[in-house]
Amino acid sequence: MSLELRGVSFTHRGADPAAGRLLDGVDLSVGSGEVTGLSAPSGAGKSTLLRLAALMVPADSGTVLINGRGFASGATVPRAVRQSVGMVFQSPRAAADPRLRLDALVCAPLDFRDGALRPRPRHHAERLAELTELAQLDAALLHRYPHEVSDGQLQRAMVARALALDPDVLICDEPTAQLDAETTAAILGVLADCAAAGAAVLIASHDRAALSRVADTMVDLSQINHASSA
Ligand SMILES: Nc1ncnc2c1ncn2[C@@H]1O[C@H](COP(=O)(O)OP(=O)(O)OP(=O)(O)O)[C@@H](O)[C@H]1O
Repeated sequence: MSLELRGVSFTHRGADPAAGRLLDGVDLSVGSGEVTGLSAPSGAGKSTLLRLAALMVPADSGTVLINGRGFASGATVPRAVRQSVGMVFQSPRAAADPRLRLDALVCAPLDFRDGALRPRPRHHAERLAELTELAQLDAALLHRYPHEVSDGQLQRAMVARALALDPDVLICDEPTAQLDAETTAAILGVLADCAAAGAAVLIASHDRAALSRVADTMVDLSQINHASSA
Protein backbone atom coordinates (compact mmCIF):
# COMPACT_ATOMS: atom_id res chain seq x y z
CA MET A 1 0.00 0.00 0.00
CA SER A 2 1.77 3.13 -1.14
CA LEU A 3 1.48 6.45 -2.91
CA GLU A 4 4.29 8.06 -4.83
CA LEU A 5 4.56 11.14 -7.03
CA ARG A 6 7.57 11.36 -9.34
CA GLY A 7 8.37 14.61 -11.10
CA VAL A 8 4.75 15.75 -11.19
CA SER A 9 4.13 19.08 -12.93
CA PHE A 10 0.86 20.87 -13.53
CA THR A 11 -0.63 24.19 -14.61
CA HIS A 12 -4.37 24.89 -14.56
CA ARG A 13 -5.86 25.51 -18.00
CA GLY A 14 -6.64 29.19 -18.28
CA ALA A 15 -4.07 30.19 -15.67
CA ASP A 16 -1.97 33.26 -16.48
CA PRO A 17 0.99 31.90 -18.54
CA ALA A 18 3.21 34.58 -17.01
CA ALA A 19 2.69 32.95 -13.62
CA GLY A 20 4.56 29.82 -14.78
CA ARG A 21 3.81 26.33 -13.56
CA LEU A 22 1.81 25.88 -10.39
CA LEU A 23 3.54 22.56 -9.64
CA ASP A 24 6.92 21.66 -11.06
CA GLY A 25 8.76 18.38 -10.59
CA VAL A 26 7.09 17.41 -7.32
CA ASP A 27 8.33 14.19 -5.72
CA LEU A 28 6.49 12.75 -2.74
CA SER A 29 6.25 9.31 -1.25
CA VAL A 30 3.92 7.87 1.40
CA GLY A 31 4.48 4.28 2.45
CA SER A 32 2.22 1.68 3.99
CA GLY A 33 1.31 2.56 7.56
CA GLU A 34 2.51 6.14 7.21
CA VAL A 35 0.70 9.44 7.71
CA THR A 36 2.27 12.32 5.78
CA GLY A 37 1.12 15.83 6.59
CA LEU A 38 1.23 18.38 3.77
CA SER A 39 1.30 22.06 4.56
CA ALA A 40 1.82 25.24 2.56
CA PRO A 41 0.36 28.73 2.38
CA SER A 42 -3.06 29.24 0.85
CA GLY A 43 -2.98 29.06 -2.93
CA ALA A 44 0.31 27.12 -3.06
CA GLY A 45 -1.39 24.19 -4.76
CA LYS A 46 -2.13 21.66 -2.02
CA SER A 47 -5.66 20.83 -3.23
CA THR A 48 -4.41 20.64 -6.80
CA LEU A 49 -1.62 18.25 -5.80
CA LEU A 50 -4.04 16.03 -3.87
CA ARG A 51 -6.38 15.79 -6.86
CA LEU A 52 -3.44 14.75 -9.04
CA ALA A 53 -2.36 12.20 -6.40
CA ALA A 54 -5.90 10.79 -6.30
CA LEU A 55 -5.81 10.43 -10.10
CA MET A 56 -8.85 12.69 -10.38
CA VAL A 57 -6.97 15.02 -12.73
CA PRO A 58 -4.07 14.01 -15.01
CA ALA A 59 -0.72 15.72 -14.44
CA ASP A 60 0.91 17.58 -17.34
CA SER A 61 3.97 15.42 -16.82
CA GLY A 62 5.37 13.04 -14.25
CA THR A 63 3.95 9.88 -12.79
CA VAL A 64 1.63 8.98 -9.93
CA LEU A 65 2.26 5.52 -8.53
CA ILE A 66 -0.40 3.67 -6.56
CA ASN A 67 0.93 0.54 -4.88
CA GLY A 68 3.99 0.80 -7.13
CA ARG A 69 1.97 0.87 -10.33
CA GLY A 70 2.73 4.01 -12.33
CA PHE A 71 0.22 6.22 -14.12
CA ALA A 72 1.73 8.83 -16.38
CA SER A 73 -0.33 11.68 -17.77
CA GLY A 74 -3.17 10.39 -19.94
CA ALA A 75 -2.83 6.78 -18.79
CA THR A 76 -6.05 4.85 -18.38
CA VAL A 77 -6.68 4.17 -14.71
CA PRO A 78 -8.51 0.89 -14.07
CA ARG A 79 -11.57 1.07 -11.85
CA ALA A 80 -9.96 -1.20 -9.26
CA VAL A 81 -7.09 1.26 -8.89
CA ARG A 82 -9.48 4.22 -8.57
CA GLN A 83 -11.36 2.29 -5.91
CA SER A 84 -8.16 1.68 -3.98
CA VAL A 85 -7.83 5.42 -3.37
CA GLY A 86 -10.16 7.08 -0.85
CA MET A 87 -10.60 10.84 -0.65
CA VAL A 88 -11.92 13.13 2.07
CA PHE A 89 -12.69 16.73 1.08
CA GLN A 90 -12.50 19.97 3.00
CA SER A 91 -16.21 20.71 2.92
CA PRO A 92 -18.51 17.79 3.72
CA ARG A 93 -21.46 20.03 2.78
CA ALA A 94 -20.10 20.46 -0.74
CA ALA A 95 -19.10 16.80 -1.07
CA ALA A 96 -22.29 15.20 0.29
CA ASP A 97 -25.39 14.74 -1.84
CA PRO A 98 -28.05 16.56 0.24
CA ARG A 99 -30.75 14.16 -1.01
CA LEU A 100 -29.13 11.11 0.57
CA ARG A 101 -29.39 10.09 4.21
CA LEU A 102 -26.11 9.44 5.99
CA ASP A 103 -26.45 5.66 5.71
CA ALA A 104 -26.83 5.95 1.93
CA LEU A 105 -23.95 8.41 1.71
CA VAL A 106 -21.62 6.09 3.59
CA CYS A 107 -22.63 3.11 1.46
CA ALA A 108 -22.53 4.93 -1.89
CA PRO A 109 -19.09 3.54 -2.92
CA LEU A 110 -20.33 -0.01 -2.14
CA ASP A 111 -23.44 0.54 -4.27
CA PHE A 112 -21.33 2.04 -7.07
CA ARG A 113 -18.93 -0.91 -6.93
CA ASP A 114 -21.87 -3.31 -7.15
CA GLY A 115 -23.50 -1.38 -10.00
CA ALA A 116 -26.65 -0.77 -7.94
CA LEU A 117 -29.00 1.73 -9.53
CA ARG A 118 -30.28 3.17 -6.27
CA PRO A 119 -28.96 3.46 -2.70
CA ARG A 120 -29.46 0.30 -0.66
CA PRO A 121 -27.73 0.78 2.68
CA ARG A 122 -29.68 -2.10 4.27
CA HIS A 123 -27.94 -4.42 1.83
CA HIS A 124 -24.63 -3.38 3.43
CA ALA A 125 -25.78 -3.41 7.06
CA GLU A 126 -22.76 -5.27 8.41
CA ARG A 127 -20.19 -3.10 6.63
CA LEU A 128 -22.18 0.02 7.50
CA ALA A 129 -21.98 -0.88 11.20
CA GLU A 130 -18.22 -1.42 10.91
CA LEU A 131 -17.69 1.88 9.11
CA THR A 132 -19.87 3.76 11.59
CA GLU A 133 -17.75 2.44 14.41
CA LEU A 134 -14.46 3.10 12.59
CA ALA A 135 -15.37 6.73 11.92
CA GLN A 136 -16.80 7.13 15.45
CA LEU A 137 -20.11 8.24 13.97
CA ASP A 138 -23.17 8.03 16.21
CA ALA A 139 -25.29 5.28 14.60
CA ALA A 140 -28.44 7.16 15.65
CA LEU A 141 -27.57 9.78 13.00
CA LEU A 142 -27.54 7.36 10.08
CA HIS A 143 -31.17 8.01 9.20
CA ARG A 144 -30.74 11.77 9.06
CA TYR A 145 -30.11 13.93 6.03
CA PRO A 146 -26.97 16.11 5.82
CA HIS A 147 -28.90 19.27 6.80
CA GLU A 148 -29.98 17.51 10.01
CA VAL A 149 -26.44 16.95 11.36
CA SER A 150 -23.49 19.17 12.29
CA ASP A 151 -20.45 19.71 10.07
CA GLY A 152 -18.36 17.48 12.32
CA GLN A 153 -20.95 14.68 12.25
CA LEU A 154 -21.23 14.97 8.48
CA GLN A 155 -17.46 14.87 8.08
CA ARG A 156 -17.34 11.66 10.14
CA ALA A 157 -19.86 10.19 7.69
CA MET A 158 -17.70 11.31 4.77
CA VAL A 159 -14.65 9.72 6.39
CA ALA A 160 -16.68 6.50 6.80
CA ARG A 161 -17.57 6.73 3.13
CA ALA A 162 -13.93 7.19 2.11
CA LEU A 163 -13.11 4.02 4.06
CA ALA A 164 -15.98 1.99 2.60
CA LEU A 165 -13.88 0.16 0.03
CA ASP A 166 -10.98 -0.29 2.45
CA PRO A 167 -8.64 1.97 0.46
CA ASP A 168 -4.91 1.33 0.24
CA VAL A 169 -4.32 5.06 -0.14
CA LEU A 170 -6.28 7.74 1.70
CA ILE A 171 -6.00 11.36 0.58
CA CYS A 172 -7.52 14.06 2.75
CA ASP A 173 -7.81 17.73 1.80
CA GLU A 174 -8.15 19.82 4.94
CA PRO A 175 -10.50 17.24 6.48
CA THR A 176 -10.85 19.18 9.73
CA ALA A 177 -11.28 22.72 8.41
CA GLN A 178 -13.77 24.66 10.53
CA LEU A 179 -14.12 21.88 13.10
CA ASP A 180 -13.46 22.33 16.82
CA ALA A 181 -10.29 20.99 18.44
CA GLU A 182 -11.97 17.91 19.90
CA THR A 183 -13.59 16.85 16.61
CA THR A 184 -10.35 17.65 14.75
CA ALA A 185 -8.38 15.36 17.07
CA ALA A 186 -10.99 12.61 16.74
CA ILE A 187 -11.08 12.72 12.94
CA LEU A 188 -7.30 12.86 12.63
CA GLY A 189 -7.19 9.91 15.04
CA VAL A 190 -9.49 7.92 12.75
CA LEU A 191 -7.23 8.69 9.79
CA ALA A 192 -4.17 7.65 11.80
CA ASP A 193 -5.94 4.38 12.66
CA CYS A 194 -6.28 3.72 8.92
CA ALA A 195 -2.55 4.13 8.55
CA ALA A 196 -2.02 1.81 11.52
CA ALA A 197 -4.07 -0.75 9.58
CA GLY A 198 -1.63 -0.41 6.67
CA ALA A 199 -2.96 2.39 4.46
CA ALA A 200 -0.77 5.17 3.04
CA VAL A 201 -2.37 8.39 4.30
CA LEU A 202 -1.72 11.90 2.97
CA ILE A 203 -3.38 14.81 4.76
CA ALA A 204 -3.22 18.49 3.83
CA SER A 205 -4.07 20.96 6.55
CA HIS A 206 -3.39 24.49 7.72
CA ASP A 207 -3.56 23.19 11.28
CA ARG A 208 0.09 22.18 11.54
CA ALA A 209 -0.10 21.64 15.29
CA ALA A 210 -2.96 19.14 15.10
CA LEU A 211 -1.55 17.47 11.99
CA SER A 212 1.92 17.04 13.45
CA ARG A 213 0.41 15.08 16.34
CA VAL A 214 -0.62 12.26 13.99
CA ALA A 215 1.82 12.66 11.07
CA ASP A 216 4.95 10.54 10.81
CA THR A 217 6.36 13.07 8.34
CA MET A 218 5.50 16.71 7.70
CA VAL A 219 6.13 18.00 4.18
CA ASP A 220 6.11 21.65 3.16
CA LEU A 221 4.87 21.82 -0.44
CA SER A 222 7.07 24.82 -1.21
CA GLN A 223 10.13 22.71 -0.34
CA ILE A 224 9.30 19.98 -2.86
CA ASN A 225 7.85 22.20 -5.59
CA HIS A 226 10.40 23.58 -8.05
CA ALA A 227 7.98 26.11 -9.55
CA SER A 228 9.53 29.57 -9.68
CA SER A 229 6.62 31.07 -7.71
CA ALA A 230 6.78 28.44 -4.94
N1 LIG B 1 -9.74 24.88 -11.78
C1 LIG B 1 -8.86 25.87 -11.67
N2 LIG B 1 -8.57 26.67 -12.74
C2 LIG B 1 -7.66 27.66 -12.65
N3 LIG B 1 -6.94 27.92 -11.53
C3 LIG B 1 -7.20 27.17 -10.45
C4 LIG B 1 -8.16 26.12 -10.45
N4 LIG B 1 -8.19 25.55 -9.22
C5 LIG B 1 -7.28 26.23 -8.49
N5 LIG B 1 -6.69 27.18 -9.22
C6 LIG B 1 -5.62 28.09 -8.78
O1 LIG B 1 -4.48 27.29 -8.47
C7 LIG B 1 -3.82 27.82 -7.32
C8 LIG B 1 -3.69 26.72 -6.27
O2 LIG B 1 -5.01 26.38 -5.79
P1 LIG B 1 -5.21 25.24 -4.70
O3 LIG B 1 -6.64 25.19 -4.37
O4 LIG B 1 -4.55 23.99 -5.20
O5 LIG B 1 -4.33 25.82 -3.48
P2 LIG B 1 -4.30 25.40 -1.95
O6 LIG B 1 -2.87 25.38 -1.53
O7 LIG B 1 -5.07 24.14 -1.74
O8 LIG B 1 -5.07 26.61 -1.26
P3 LIG B 1 -5.93 26.66 0.10
O9 LIG B 1 -4.96 26.36 1.21
O10 LIG B 1 -6.42 28.07 0.14
O11 LIG B 1 -7.03 25.64 -0.03
C9 LIG B 1 -4.63 29.03 -6.87
O12 LIG B 1 -4.01 30.19 -7.39
C10 LIG B 1 -5.98 28.82 -7.50
O13 LIG B 1 -6.62 30.05 -7.77
